[in-house]
Amino acid sequence: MYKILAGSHRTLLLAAAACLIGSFTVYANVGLLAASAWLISAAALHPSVAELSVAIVGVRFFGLARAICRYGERYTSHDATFRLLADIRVWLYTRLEPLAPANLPGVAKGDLFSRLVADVETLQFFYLRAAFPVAIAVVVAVTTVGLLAWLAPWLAWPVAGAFLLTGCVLPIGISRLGREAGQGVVEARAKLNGSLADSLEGLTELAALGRSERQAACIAAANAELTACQERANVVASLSDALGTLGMNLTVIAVIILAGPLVAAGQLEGVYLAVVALAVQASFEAILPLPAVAYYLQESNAAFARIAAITGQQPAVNAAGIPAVPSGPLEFSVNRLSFSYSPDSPPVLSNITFSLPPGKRLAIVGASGAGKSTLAGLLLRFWDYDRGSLLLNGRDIRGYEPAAIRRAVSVVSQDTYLFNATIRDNILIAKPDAAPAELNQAVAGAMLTDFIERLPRGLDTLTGQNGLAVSGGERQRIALARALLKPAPVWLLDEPTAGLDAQAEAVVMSHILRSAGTRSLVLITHRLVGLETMDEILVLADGQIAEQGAFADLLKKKGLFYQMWALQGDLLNIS
Ligand SMILES: Nc1ncnc2c1ncn2[C@@H]1O[C@H](COP(=O)(O)OP(=O)(O)OP(=O)(O)O)[C@@H](O)[C@H]1O
Repeated sequence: MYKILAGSHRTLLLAAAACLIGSFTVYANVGLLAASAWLISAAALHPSVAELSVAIVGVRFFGLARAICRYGERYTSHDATFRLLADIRVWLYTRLEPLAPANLPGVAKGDLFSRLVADVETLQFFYLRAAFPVAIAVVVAVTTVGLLAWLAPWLAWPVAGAFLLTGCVLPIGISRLGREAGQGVVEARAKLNGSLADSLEGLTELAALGRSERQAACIAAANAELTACQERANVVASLSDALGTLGMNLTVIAVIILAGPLVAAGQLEGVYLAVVALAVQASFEAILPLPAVAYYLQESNAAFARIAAITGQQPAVNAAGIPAVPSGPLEFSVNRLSFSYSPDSPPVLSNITFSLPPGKRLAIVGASGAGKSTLAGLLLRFWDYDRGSLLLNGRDIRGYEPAAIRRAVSVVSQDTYLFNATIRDNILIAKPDAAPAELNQAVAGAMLTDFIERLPRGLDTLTGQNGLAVSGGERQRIALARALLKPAPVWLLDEPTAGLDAQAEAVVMSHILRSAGTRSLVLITHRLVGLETMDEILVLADGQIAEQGAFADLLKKKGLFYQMWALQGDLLNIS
């Protein structure tokens, strides 16, 4: 994390350039005020215009140089910062990916967005309002005091003391005062973002349940909390500004008081009194941002801690392993497999044994909560099993990189996500270079052809955020088309016909079975439709295999599967 915060060589070079140009900006200000002070003081003595011309040129030069340097400093410092933020966002996403889905259920989606967007954004204060100002202040303070020690030693120590007081002691005080405010702003902002994201996601449910007003009140409360924190933070920021300016003005007064006797004694020319006072005042331009640095450090620290809390997590599965599964047919062998989601919870699966050689069609059925999707998650290495064995082509599945396994398996999950893109793009995610004929075949296989032909924009119709612009059944069929398109030797379909009417379900199922060809198929389903053609059916109950066998054998047994089948038949007849 610290490495990514430091940035690449290019951003470090940009940052160094920003600090250098920032220091030149302050020097240009010192030069401008010193030359102006000399010009005004000297002009009061009515010298010839020729005597003033050098100072006039100096004023012009420093005025222009200051404007150009300020622009350059702002440009390079923001460029370096935004490049760093972009790197941090990409890095954060790559750290998040291996955590899904096992590590993320405990983190609300809105909170995750807040960490990815608002917290990363807050880190810009670390660079723009803390790191760069401190670096510029150090460069300017050291060179100014060094120059004074050479030119006017009587001034060096008082100015160094003033710099230390305003640039170090005051920020420490402000940091104590602003600690809670900085953290409070970050936390309150995350809370507000979380409840806004939650409300937007659940807009329909809130309206249907008549809870919109209550949710609006929650958002208003989170907003009020953020405003209160920001007000406290503003008080601290204003106080730090005021005290910084006070420190600067007191230093200028002290310089005039110290220089007065020197002028009276003839050791310092009168015209230089204003020059010295204004030059010291101008050099404070580098010191004045320092009191606020402490506050911004606290805010960015809080954001940093929230990001580190996520990125510091160990993925549930070790991502190391062979980066590719063998091309060609795959075989899963599961033997006495047991798994629980956490060490202190009871096993969700116990003693599961089955095999999935190439081309086998396996159905997994069972009541809700029996452990069907968990078993699918273990085959995809979302989690690692506890006991027993799970082999892929004879090798422990834990020896493969999780991404390699997922590339080899085509999945329809229960909670399919559709991106806010066209139907075409949502399907082509599975195989971006698919030929139009392949795409049409997948569309037909998922029984989407009629639906798409009725749409004025056909495949180019937008599905909306998470498929909100299509029905639940259509969304599931788009997901199925996506899975059918993916060139993978294993199909793992978790409720692929959810949301379809009985007739459509029968057609889609028969197409799936036909087009599976030589691929292995794992079909997880509640609806016992089309199971006659499956090679084996696992009937799960409370995480264990209650029955296992072919459709006809299970019916003959008149056990749990027969009861489920009979009950479903009765229900279908009634309906
Ligand atoms: N991420 C998780 N953390 C802890 N427990 C979980 C998690 N996911 C599922 N469970 C629990 O594991 C058990 C099995 O869940 P699973 O989703 O595998 O059942 P299922 O048979 O697929 O159910 P359904 O048919 O309703 O989808 C349930 O008791 C569930 O509450």
